[in-house]
Amino acid sequence: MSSIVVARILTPVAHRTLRHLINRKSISRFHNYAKTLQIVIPQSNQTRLYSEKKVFARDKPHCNVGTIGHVDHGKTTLTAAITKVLSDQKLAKARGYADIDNAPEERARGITINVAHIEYQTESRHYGHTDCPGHADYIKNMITGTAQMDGAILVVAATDGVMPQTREHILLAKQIGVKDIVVFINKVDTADAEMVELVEMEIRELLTEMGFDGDNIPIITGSALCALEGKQPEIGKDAILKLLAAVDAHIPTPIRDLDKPFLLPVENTYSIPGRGTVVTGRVERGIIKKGSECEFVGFNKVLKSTVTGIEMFHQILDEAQAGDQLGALVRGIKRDDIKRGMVLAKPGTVKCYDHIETQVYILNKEEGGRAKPFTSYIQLQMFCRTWDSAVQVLVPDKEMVMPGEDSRLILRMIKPMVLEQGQRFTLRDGSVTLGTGVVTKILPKLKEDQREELTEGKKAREKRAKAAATGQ
Ligand SMILES: Nc1nc2c(ncn2[C@@H]2O[C@H](COP(=O)(O)OP(=O)(O)OP(=O)(O)O)[C@@H](O)[C@H]2O)c(=O)[nH]1
Ligand SMILES: [Mg+2]
Repeated sequence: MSSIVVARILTPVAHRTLRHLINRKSISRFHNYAKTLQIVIPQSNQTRLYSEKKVFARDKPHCNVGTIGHVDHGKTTLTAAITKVLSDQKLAKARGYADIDNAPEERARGITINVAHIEYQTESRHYGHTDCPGHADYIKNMITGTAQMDGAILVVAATDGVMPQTREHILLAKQIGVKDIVVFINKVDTADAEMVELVEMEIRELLTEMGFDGDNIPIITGSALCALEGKQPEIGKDAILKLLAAVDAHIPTPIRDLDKPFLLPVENTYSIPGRGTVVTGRVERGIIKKGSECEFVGFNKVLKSTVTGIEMFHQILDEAQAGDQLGALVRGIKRDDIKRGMVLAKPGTVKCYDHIETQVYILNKEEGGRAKPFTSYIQLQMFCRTWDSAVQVLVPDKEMVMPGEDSRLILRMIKPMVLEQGQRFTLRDGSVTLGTGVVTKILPKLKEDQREELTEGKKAREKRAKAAATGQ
């Protein structure tokens, strides 16, 4: 009473799935002869055979968005409400508030992506959504989180209006290259119409001041809580649908760098028992195919490997493309060999550098930057892709750099990292964001004495300068 199904090569994913199916008695056994997989299914179960993981269907354009805005203005509630409203149309799986908010950053389920990323669809597009925490301490997460957005949903509570982090998040979004914003004025269930109108004016003004098209950016008013709780549809569900329509229309589907050699900045690494090492991150460019040879580059290391499996939103893929947030299973590499901050790239396409020329905008105090100017040899922290590293700054053209100024800076890195011309980064000094810049030129590798100077610090440098001055 059994029939034989012939499939293709037995991959580790298929192997695990088949074992699982044997345990469930959905199939009786399987064989792998000469790269051909035969599955024996009891007749009674033939209609029940299914793959444990659905194959990801790329039938709509994909777009990455996320919620930004001040603490407690309702970003997480709105995220939950969007999934609730769309789940009623079978376009999303409803995610509860606690499910989104308590998602531990480092929890791995199978080979999958960071669980803070949420998936949903509208009629026209497929979305990946990042819910950014509004608290000031999370600026670092905000920097990496927003970097993954093609457009942002700015949430402002009608009860509070524009607050410090509303400003800060818009500014950061602008600096890291998020061009399109749609605004949701939330909590209109507890604010009167006049107040909502004032808040709208305030937001348009602020967006214009920050260099966005404040007059034309769509602003939707509503209540995420009402939508989540299924109350007052005119400010609840209907407002969410209006917001999604605005997101569909106003945030363009990005043009991806599909033709370039693939590159994925590593966000997290996991060791999955029985499977191997999995790295997660967003594909920055190119197409990664299952079976592709790859290299991990960063921290002055290059490690060769092969991508043996790809997953996105708990579904398996044969290939992933720029913009996809995925988990990749890699062969022959231990978890401890790879670190967040390395990049997974096509062999021979990227290199580590320790000496670059950059153009940086230094924020002034009102923009959340530093109050005082700085001079050469200041040590700062550079944040780029998923890594950060200490750098020594040289100011080549002037004595000092004033807050609010644009300046050419030479950066010497403590650790050589993957860098490219045109790459954007952020400079921070302790807890203050100093500014954002772009790499304009790769400079020759640091010489031995320059490297010594970099690690020796200020005292040694002063001693050397003194010695040189006295001719000793
Ligand atoms: N009255 C009312 N309350 C709301 C609405 N949306 C959210 N809230 C409440 O506002 C509070 C904060 O909401 P969250 O969604 O956690 O806010 P958040 O922006 O994610 O906050 P952080 O992640 O801490 O920055 C919660 O108590 C929500 O229930 C709304 O439309 N109306
Ligand atoms: Mg939240």
